[in-house]
Amino acid sequence: MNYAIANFKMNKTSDEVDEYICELRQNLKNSVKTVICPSFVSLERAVKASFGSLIEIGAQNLFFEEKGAFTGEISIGMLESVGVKYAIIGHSERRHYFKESDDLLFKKVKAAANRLKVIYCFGETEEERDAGKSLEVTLNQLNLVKSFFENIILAYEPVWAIGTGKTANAEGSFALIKELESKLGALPDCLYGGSVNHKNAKSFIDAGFKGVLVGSASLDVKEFSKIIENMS
Ligand SMILES: O=C(CO)COP(=O)(O)O
Repeated sequence: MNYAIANFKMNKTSDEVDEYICELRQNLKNSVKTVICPSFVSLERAVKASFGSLIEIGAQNLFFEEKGAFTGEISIGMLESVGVKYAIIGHSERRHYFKESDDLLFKKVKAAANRLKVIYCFGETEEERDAGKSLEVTLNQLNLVKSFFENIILAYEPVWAIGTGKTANAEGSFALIKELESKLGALPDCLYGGSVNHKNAKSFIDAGFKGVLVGSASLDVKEFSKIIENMS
């Protein structure tokens, strides 16, 4: 089944997330797995608001330790305790703004892979693409988590396409996934992310991606509903 995953990033209050989920519940498709990833403070209410619907709730981040002196961090157990089922790990904004290293990402994926459905993000920057390094960079990013392939899903998010309106070419992007597969063997389900909207979502499914990870266009419930509609 294809996925439509909304990454709200640092947007929406808990009231706004509640309202959003109430409206989205009316517009779901059985054939599309729908996951909403609001901020940490909205997770518990989001789980309640989605109860009895096909919507599942994901976190945008987590920490690998179970408890202890890690001020400001959130553990997997805490996420499980409020009914969270998914977690995004390795988003380029975490890698870039918060300097998340390969070592840290490995620890996070290792800790979470058996407990939550991990959405592991990877993708090259514009500079890396222009230097012809897309394959090398993404291969390294995937090699890091290869031992967890059975328990995770992937999201290819070329960094230059995130929040820029510059969507990557669907066929070209999937050709990269095929190249990665020829090096690594079968890959887990792979989604596409980066300036997805209701007009281009279907092209990524048609190219072979198993769904979309949507930022800005997911913030408007009508637009996200159209994305789901157009994918199915
Ligand atoms: O980062 C993204 C999803 O995780 C994509 O963001 P945009 O859809 O805003 O480009």
